[in-house]
Amino acid sequence: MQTLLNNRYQVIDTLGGGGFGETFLAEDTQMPSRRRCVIKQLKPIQNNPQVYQLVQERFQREAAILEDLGGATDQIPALYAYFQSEGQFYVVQELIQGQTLTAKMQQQGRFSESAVKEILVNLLPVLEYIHSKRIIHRDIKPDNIILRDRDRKPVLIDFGAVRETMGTVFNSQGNPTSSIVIGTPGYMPSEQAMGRPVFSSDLYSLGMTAIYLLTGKQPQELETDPRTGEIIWSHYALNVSPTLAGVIDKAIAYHPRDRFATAREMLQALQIGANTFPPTQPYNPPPVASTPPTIPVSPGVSYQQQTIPVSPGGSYQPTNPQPTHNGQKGVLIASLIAGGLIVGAAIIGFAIANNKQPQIAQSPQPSNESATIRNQPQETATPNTTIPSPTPSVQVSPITPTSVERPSPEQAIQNYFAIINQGQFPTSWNLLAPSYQNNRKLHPNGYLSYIDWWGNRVQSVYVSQVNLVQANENAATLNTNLEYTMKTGKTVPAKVTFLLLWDAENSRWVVGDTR
Ligand SMILES: Nc1ncnc2c1ncn2[C@@H]1O[C@H](COP(=O)(O)OP(=O)(O)OP(=O)(O)O)[C@@H](O)[C@H]1O
Repeated sequence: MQTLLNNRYQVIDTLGGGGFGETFLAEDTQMPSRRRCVIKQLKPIQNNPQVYQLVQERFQREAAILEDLGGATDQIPALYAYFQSEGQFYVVQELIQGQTLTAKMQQQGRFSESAVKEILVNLLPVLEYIHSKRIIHRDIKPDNIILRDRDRKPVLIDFGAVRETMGTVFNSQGNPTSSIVIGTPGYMPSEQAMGRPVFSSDLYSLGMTAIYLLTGKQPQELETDPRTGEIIWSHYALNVSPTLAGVIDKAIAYHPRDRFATAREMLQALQIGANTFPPTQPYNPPPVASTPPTIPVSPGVSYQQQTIPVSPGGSYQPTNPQPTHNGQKGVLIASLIAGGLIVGAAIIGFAIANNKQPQIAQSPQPSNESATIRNQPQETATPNTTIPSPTPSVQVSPITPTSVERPSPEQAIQNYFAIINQGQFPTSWNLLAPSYQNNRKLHPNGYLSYIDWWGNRVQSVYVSQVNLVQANENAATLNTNLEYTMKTGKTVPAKVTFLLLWDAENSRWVVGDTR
């Protein structure tokens, strides 16, 4: 390859490429040793002269951060230079000689408990340091950790911050209006997918990375308890000590408040032992026979975990959240992709749960995520309007109520998708309100359209987030984040708002509408 970048860096090879540009292996022709380096090319998504200046300023600030970080610890590549050329931005970094954890796994198979512990113990101080600088890495995963040849130390590459700058959309006044979320599905927690990463989002990603190392399973291959959202993994790693399993479980807790508050806390828990911290979930290897229905979230094939922009998000500095218009405009790349699918996919019905959920909540359950959602336009029909009486023509639901208590609307959503994932399409179809079944836009051929989507196109669907927006005794509105795994192997995120109607006759929630 003959390319000479910035009149100085001789490109030797292309190492990879993602949505924001390519990564090259290059030689520095202006160093006596012709030192080898890695050059990351970054392309802003809004490529017009008005925003160029703004992106440029942010790029310079981000480069300064990378310089700072890389200079403080040798477990982050040193920044050698940064430059702009032909409207694109480049950072020149230290080449780390070694193997990514993904490559190592492919070569040697699963890691031992002690090897995983060593990686965690060596990485957590690095995370503690970057968090002390108020920076969240946001893309910790096996591909972004290199085990350095010279000392076997893990090195953290590929900070999400700079890529987020490239994914920021500015309005005509030059204010950032939204930004693509950086992260990798499966490795990033739900609050990050909603554009609200916190420091413990990195701990979650590190926990998921540890699970991959111990089990050899990518997150999408693991099952989730639909009642608790808990990821079920430890039966794939039976020799793991309760201490390490407990630390990991706490790191990957669904809600940030249940995780370790800091990297240091997690490190201490690892070093001292499980008894010194209150585990979020007591560590119990999951029972095999009596587990609740689980949602298969993967077709079980191996595929690359790619960093993808999944939704608009805020600043990478948690103290400086972005304006909350992020669901409304901007790049919304994934949302647009998903939007096309929603038309086909918004065919949703709900089963009553055989569960002990409390009475339906009378008011929204606020959370960081739902705060974001509340800033989005509320187009949902007022639940007090006339509600069609949902009496499905055929009763085939195998899930019959055994309790007089109502299932929560959130639980009903999870259960519905569990049924879909089990391939019980007649059942799920009969959990739609008749008016919704008869929606010819969504189901031009009725049930045939329904099974064409769920049976022929979608492999599985994973509910990563359910937020109750409003509810009364007749209806509930919920915002959900879904992730479709298509038969093609692609994963596609989508945000869907549901109107559930209470079917008093059959004591269950059914779907009245989706958007
Ligand atoms: N500083 C570095 N030293 C050594 N190898 C690196 C360095 N930075 C990146 N690489 C390697 O270069 C390859 C491409 O990196 P890149 O970050 O572009 O990954 P990608 O998977 O192509 O993109 P993305 O992570 O953005 O989806 C990866 O194999 C990565 O391990």
